[in-house]
Amino acid sequence: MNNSIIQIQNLKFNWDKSKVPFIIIPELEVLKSEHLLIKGDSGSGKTTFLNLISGVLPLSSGEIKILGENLVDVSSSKRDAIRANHMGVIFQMFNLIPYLSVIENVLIPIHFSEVKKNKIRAKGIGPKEEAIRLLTELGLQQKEIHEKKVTELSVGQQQRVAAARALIGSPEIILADEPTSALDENNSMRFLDLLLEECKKNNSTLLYVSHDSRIHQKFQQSISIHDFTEDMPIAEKTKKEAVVCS
Ligand SMILES: Nc1ncnc2c1ncn2[C@@H]1O[C@H](COP(=O)(O)OP(=O)(O)OP(=O)(O)O)[C@@H](O)[C@H]1O
Repeated sequence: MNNSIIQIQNLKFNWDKSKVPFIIIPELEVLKSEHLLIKGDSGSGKTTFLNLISGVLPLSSGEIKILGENLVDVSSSKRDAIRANHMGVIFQMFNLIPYLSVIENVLIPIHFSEVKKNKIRAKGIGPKEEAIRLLTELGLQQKEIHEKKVTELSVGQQQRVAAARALIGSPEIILADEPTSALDENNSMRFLDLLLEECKKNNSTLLYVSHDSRIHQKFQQSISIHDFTEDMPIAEKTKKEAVVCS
């Protein structure tokens, strides 16, 4: 059985196509259940890279295959469907809907994906039950919290809601963009451990952006996305290609 979830070949990207690409990934394969750490300085292109993987941004050069489907060959609506059915995203600023309750926020992806809805049905439970199960696993078990507006929660609680929303419907891929940047060290570590545990239970592949090099040992693979400066000689630029280490 092919365990490949993400395959990248010759990926190069710059917003301005006439300029030297700032993301260069010659080759990268991420397998089912694998956890990939994405490092790099601020502004180096980590969020841009996740947006290419999720199909929010179209590729200008190279290819990205998600579950065998080449994003270059498919329409933008098909890319949206791949994202809705097979991915869960935790954004840097969480992107929760402020006027909705905690449960309603967690259930949002279910409204956009029959695939996710069916995966929950296959467990013999309903979406709300699954949302409560996930919130409980992530440490938000108090019933009164579930009905609160997300704006009434602490940052750490909001982050757990964002994680539950990404995990609902057991997507094959979880993309997490520096989800702990607003948390202290202890809470960041606790959150990462909870997320890794949930991904393991679902056999989800995790792509996790972080500045924190101390968490390196928790991941099977890591890539560094480097910042390229305009005046750097070309030889330096090729040396600084994204480094893939196992
Ligand atoms: N929509 C856009 N149009 C043009 N340039 C953009 C756009 N979004 C980001 N950029 C530029 O692309 C580069 C990479 O940005 P990106 O947000 O991917 O970096 P990052 O590594 O995620 O940074 P941080 O760690 O600070 O979140 C930056 O130079 C940024 O200014």
